Amino acid sequence: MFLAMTDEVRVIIVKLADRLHNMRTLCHMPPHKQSSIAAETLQVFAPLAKLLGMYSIKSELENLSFMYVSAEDYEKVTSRIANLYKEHEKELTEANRILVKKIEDDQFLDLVTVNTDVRSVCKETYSIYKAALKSKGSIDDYNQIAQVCVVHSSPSCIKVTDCCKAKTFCGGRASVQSTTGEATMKRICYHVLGLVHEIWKPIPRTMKDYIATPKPNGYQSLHTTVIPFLYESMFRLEIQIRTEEMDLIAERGIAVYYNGRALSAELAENPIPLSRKSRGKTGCLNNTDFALRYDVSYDSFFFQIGWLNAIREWQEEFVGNMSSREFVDTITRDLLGSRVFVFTPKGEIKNLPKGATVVDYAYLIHTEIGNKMVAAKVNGNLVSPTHVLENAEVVEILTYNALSSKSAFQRHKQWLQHAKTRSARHKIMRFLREQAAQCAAEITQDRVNDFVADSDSDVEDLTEDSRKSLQWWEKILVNVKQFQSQEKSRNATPASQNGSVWVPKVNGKHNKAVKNSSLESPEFFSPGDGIAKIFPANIPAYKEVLPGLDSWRASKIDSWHHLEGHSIEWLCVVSMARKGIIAEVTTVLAAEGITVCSCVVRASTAEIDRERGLAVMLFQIEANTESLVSVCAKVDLISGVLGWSSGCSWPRSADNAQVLEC
Ligand SMILES: Nc1nc2c(ncn2[C@@H]2O[C@H](COP(=O)(O)OP(=O)(O)O)[C@@H](OP(=O)(O)OP(=O)(O)O)[C@H]2O)c(=O)[nH]1
Repeated sequence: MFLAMTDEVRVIIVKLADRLHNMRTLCHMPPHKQSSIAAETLQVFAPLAKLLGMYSIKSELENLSFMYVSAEDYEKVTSRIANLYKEHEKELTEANRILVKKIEDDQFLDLVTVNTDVRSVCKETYSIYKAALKSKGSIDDYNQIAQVCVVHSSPSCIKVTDCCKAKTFCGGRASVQSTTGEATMKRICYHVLGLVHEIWKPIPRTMKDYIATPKPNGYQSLHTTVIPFLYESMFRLEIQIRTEEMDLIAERGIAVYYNGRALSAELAENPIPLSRKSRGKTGCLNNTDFALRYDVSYDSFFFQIGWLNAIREWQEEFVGNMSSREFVDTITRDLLGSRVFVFTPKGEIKNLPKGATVVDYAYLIHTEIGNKMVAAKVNGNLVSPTHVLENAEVVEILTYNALSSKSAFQRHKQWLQHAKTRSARHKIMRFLREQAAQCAAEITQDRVNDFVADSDSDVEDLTEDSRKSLQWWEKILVNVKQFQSQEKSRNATPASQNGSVWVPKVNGKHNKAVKNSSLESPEFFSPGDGIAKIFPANIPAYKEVLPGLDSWRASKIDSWHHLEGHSIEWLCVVSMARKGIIAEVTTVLAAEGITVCSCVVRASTAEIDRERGLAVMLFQIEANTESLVSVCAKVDLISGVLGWSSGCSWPRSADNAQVLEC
């Protein structure tokens, strides 16, 4: 059913109608069937109707299912509602009268000649039961059962049914007319809200504006909750204000857009081209085509398309990889469970299952965004990728193209446990598998140790420590030389002596600069500016946003040489410029027992990189190989760190004034 509905939404409307009929006649089934069908209805069909905005069907399905699934609770709730209604009937009628009078007396409403219908309704049985469960109190303590719905219509405004027809057949012209009407009608809603608040004070934080921010199912309305007779009783009243058009959508949801007869007649005349995913079926309606072709500009329709596309994407990615059970679980939990709504930086609304983190969000936006994510901002502040999303947060994902596979692997391995949606976890798992394969060719700690163990260089004039690090770096250099000459002679994929393919990497990344620079080039070993580049940190984006990084680093190292007069080990970390990041990096260094002798920080802020703001931390350190390797792996995992490089340099006074960088 889920797969079919991405090609044709009307499948689901028919299915829901069919289920509603089954539920209405469920009393004819044996008791064991009654409870299993009712449970399935509560788990799948009612949430689906809610998702599609078909609230009248959703409420009836829920109430009927509730009756079969939990007859005792159903009895309790209905009798509590009856008692409360008796108790508060007079207050409800009086509140209704006061509101109607206020609306009738209002000059502005009189001027715009709107018809206003004020109706009191009782909240749905199952909704009250859920609310009581959520508040963890007993149903006997629950007393918010009444809603007042203020719906206004303008005789001059095109009604929604006409409007849909007009849009279906006439396209743009009708749409322009209705949009003008819609804007005025929306303003009237806000005006009525003002009137309500003039009479009664709203309870703080109960005001909701689903007109400015419609629900994903297209629901639009203004909500406020008040206590009309505060000094006499604590009777709470929820007031909903909307236009007639919004009211129709509130009741029927997506079904409003599917005028069966109109559509099939239109389809027969002008068959819509099949969608890419329709797999050879004929007569399928592609939702996007529909929206574009008929200029259906309703926000809700696009919302619906959003999640239909999500199912479609899952279908493409996961059918075949997931068992049917997993697929159904994914849909029922990720799609039909409680949701949070967040904004993209461009103001688009995205909705995710409650409890979702920024990792889930990144993968929802696009798989590549998730794979390249290095940090995230919520409401403009950098947050940890484990941040759990809250309603109305603005979420921005910061990506970085030049992450090493090793670094990406480590980050995503950590993030896996913070991805709450099955779809994000699935994508991360796949990414990890790819990265693990690529990581296999990187310089590992063992390789570095091998170089040290095999070292036979003899440097007399250096201290013991300096000699060790010099040996270490020289070994890497020798290895690179070998690689370079092998590459030269072969001009093909390099191989190590034992025949296995080995491509040196910088920060776990294949380094184009190694390929392009020649070891014999004159500047390579000449002291020059005191720099001999072996592995330039070839991360182009640094160069774009942090121009002169190399010379800045060289000059800092040079100044340390002036002070110290001996070889220097350094670690350079490039990161997003965020509060607290230096503390986090130095904590990691301290935890590994690495001594920081000096530290300089350079931040690129507004003038260089208005969007992101980068920081570079250069540490003069004292570290042994093991702890340096370990610290680099940990630094990689710090939120906002984009990469690191480390090296050893010895002063100009030594014959070969050099910096070796890895
Ligand atoms: N037609 C329609 N009405 C909506 C929709 N969302 C909310 N409502 C109405 O608004 C009421 C309050 O919803 P909210 O203001 O979002 O408050 P909440 O956080 O308590 O859910 C709902 O009552 P409730 O008792 O919470 O109902 P329910 O959400 O349990 O069904 C329901 O009557 C929607 O998408 N379509």
